[in-house]
Amino acid sequence: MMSRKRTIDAYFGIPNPKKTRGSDPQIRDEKPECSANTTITGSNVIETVKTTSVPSVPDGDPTRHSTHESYPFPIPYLPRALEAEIAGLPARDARKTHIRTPRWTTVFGLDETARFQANNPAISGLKVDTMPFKETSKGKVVDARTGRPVPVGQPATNNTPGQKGYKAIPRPIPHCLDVLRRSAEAATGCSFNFCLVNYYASGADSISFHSDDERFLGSLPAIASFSLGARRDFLMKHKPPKSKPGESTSDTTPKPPLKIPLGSGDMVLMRGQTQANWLHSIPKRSGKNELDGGRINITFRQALVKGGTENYYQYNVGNGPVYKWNAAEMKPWTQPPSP
Ligand SMILES: O=C(O)CCC(=O)C(=O)O
Ligand SMILES: [Fe+2]
Repeated sequence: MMSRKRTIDAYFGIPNPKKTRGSDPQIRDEKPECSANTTITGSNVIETVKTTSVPSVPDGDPTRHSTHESYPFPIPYLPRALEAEIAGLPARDARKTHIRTPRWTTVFGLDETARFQANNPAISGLKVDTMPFKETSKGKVVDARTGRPVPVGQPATNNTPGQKGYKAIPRPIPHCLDVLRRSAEAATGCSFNFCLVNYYASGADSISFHSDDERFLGSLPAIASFSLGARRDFLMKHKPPKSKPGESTSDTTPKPPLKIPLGSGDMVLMRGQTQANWLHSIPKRSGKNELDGGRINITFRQALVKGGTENYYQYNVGNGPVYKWNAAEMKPWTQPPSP
């Protein structure tokens, strides 16, 4: 059994009654009028602004300059019920597959070529608890252009000519995350159709240096990344410059990574050339910080083609066992039978 300090509940549970407004930027019991259908605007920001400008790179090439922004987002004002729903998302345990960078992952959404059938009572307004996790969404995914049904959950060889389907079983973004998606779109002016969720149960969980530069996101992807729970460092370092044939790169001393501590409610927007030129990571925390508690990371992205949907479901859901947060720890979870 995990100690209370290690759990998400320690962050989303009863706040310390001694704290008063203004004394702590993360007080969670004070919410303005805000319901699931309210558009959350940036006016309720209570965290301090942290804008980090990315310095020019050593070679001075302006095309290698990239943009990311880190600024507060009013997650602290998300209704508590929605936080609980987000914390209760079924997730795949990525520990077994990413031993060096363990964390829990899950994903929702569909690329631009298709959409979930509108006004389908079976999928609209789904609560996370009734969300089909592995069950097929057959008949519920349609081509974005023609509106014709797109097959899901079957090998590509079974597709009829001219009707390219999915091996994956895409799932609509649950309501609680869709509220956040829409407010992220309003705040950034970007469009998002995918939501990836990472859960770092403690400081021992991490994600290693990588860039989200998959071709299915297009050449200049925008990624809005939200933090809930424990404060963790977000590190960014420049990709090594590509050397031209016969040229040595040994004289370029790597700079230390940029460190952006992300607290609960912060949003980082990465865009422009960021994925092309920079790597990012959440390193493990050691010593006393290892037990700082759980952190949920939610990223919104826009996948342009079917390959994005296949890739995201394969790597973030896969076919392994499914776990769900239950009071104090992740427990194996099975899909409730359909009514
Ligand atoms: O947890 C984070 O802040 C980063 C997650 C991330 O980089 C990813 O999911 O690609
Ligand atoms: Fe990433």
